[in-house]
Amino acid sequence: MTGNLPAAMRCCTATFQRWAVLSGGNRAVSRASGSSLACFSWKHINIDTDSNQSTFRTYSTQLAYFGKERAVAIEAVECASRVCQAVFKRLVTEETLTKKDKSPVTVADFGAQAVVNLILEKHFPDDPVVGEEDSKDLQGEEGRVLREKVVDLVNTVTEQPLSSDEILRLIDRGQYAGGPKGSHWTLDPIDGTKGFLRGEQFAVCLALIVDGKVRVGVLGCPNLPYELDKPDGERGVLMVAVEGQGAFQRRLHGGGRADEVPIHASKVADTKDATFCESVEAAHTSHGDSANIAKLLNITRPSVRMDSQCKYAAVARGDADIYLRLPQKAAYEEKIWDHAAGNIIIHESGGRVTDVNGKPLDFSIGRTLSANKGVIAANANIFDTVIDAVQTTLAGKF
Ligand SMILES: Nc1ncnc2c1ncn2[C@@H]1O[C@H](COP(=O)(O)OS(=O)(=O)O)[C@@H](OP(=O)(O)O)[C@H]1O
Ligand SMILES: [Mg+2]
Ligand SMILES: [Mg+2]
Ligand SMILES: [Mg+2]
Repeated sequence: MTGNLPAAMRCCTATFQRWAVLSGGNRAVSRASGSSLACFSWKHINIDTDSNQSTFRTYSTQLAYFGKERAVAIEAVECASRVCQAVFKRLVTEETLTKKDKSPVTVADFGAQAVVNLILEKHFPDDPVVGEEDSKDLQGEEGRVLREKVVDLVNTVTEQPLSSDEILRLIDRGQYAGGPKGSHWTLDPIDGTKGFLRGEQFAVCLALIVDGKVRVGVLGCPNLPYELDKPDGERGVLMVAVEGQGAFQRRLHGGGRADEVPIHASKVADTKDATFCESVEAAHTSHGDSANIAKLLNITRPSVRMDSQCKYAAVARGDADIYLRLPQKAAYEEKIWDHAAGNIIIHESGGRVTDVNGKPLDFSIGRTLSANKGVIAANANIFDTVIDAVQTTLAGKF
């Protein structure tokens, strides 16, 4: 859970007033204070960083590794979550649902990507973004109706109105190719689009990748119950993890850093006591293969089907013990934005994640996880047993 960081880096104080030492080329070193962006004053200080991009430095015991990135990512995810929630309230109606009209989620997708990219650009102008969406469907006369809706939506949350060209440019900041060197963000403005439309689980997902590894991950889960055993109680969870610092949950739009509590994957040691979760959509995971794996593992509880990276959130806080994402088609390449934030949150909660062959997910290749097939996440106690059952069931198919 604490990764390979020096001990001094693991003992960050609970207060949020610390030095952020950033790796990755010419990233600046900044000082963050406060608990929401509105009360931050960023002071850029030139510190001679090593040319070796993966070198971390300790300046004091108040050091926070990726402190500014963490705060900005939370701010961006909260803001985008508000945009999505506003769209749901305003545009998702009985009528759109019965007509299977996907336009509300499309408006929210573009709006959320523009808002996150606006905030990232303000604080990290040199960081590229690998985002799911692009502005193609918003261009020209054909895209006019949708474009106007997106522009109206985005301008409800900006300080000053932005032009439609500016908003399209912000959306297209997500076109970066990714790769093994330097820093980039990856964004899924709404993961679980179908869950969003049903009023069920969806997530705003943002992660920072430096030198091919996920270092910071934030999941905004507006419809996730804050406590598992109170499904009809308070909803809205934000999960955050930074490499080597553990994983935390707090209320989405809640009390800030003071509200954070550490989360841990479950300790279930016998798979017969395990609960697993998987996609609702049969096209995204093989429900037949997962039923066979469950039999091999003596799992008798029904699977929990849930959209989006909320499945990672469920395993990270011990609501479920296993997440199975089993390829339906060998040709499908998982996208980095569908897994980056969830991946670090699982690792930092003490769980493990690999593909179906037990290989770590490789975020260094580009926009997709082209070296991997499927995803398996589980608590560390049962992980190897789960992978054995997956391998037996899939019999080398992938
Ligand atoms: N064939 C196939 N196999 C695997 N995954 C696929 C496939 N097709 C699409 N996708 C991606 O699945 C993302 C949603 O995954 P979920 O686990 O939330 O699925 S589901 O919503 O329960 O159906 C979904 O993300 P969003 O588009 O952000 O919702 C897609 O990127
Ligand atoms: Mg997605
Ligand atoms: Mg999406
Ligand atoms: Mg999509």
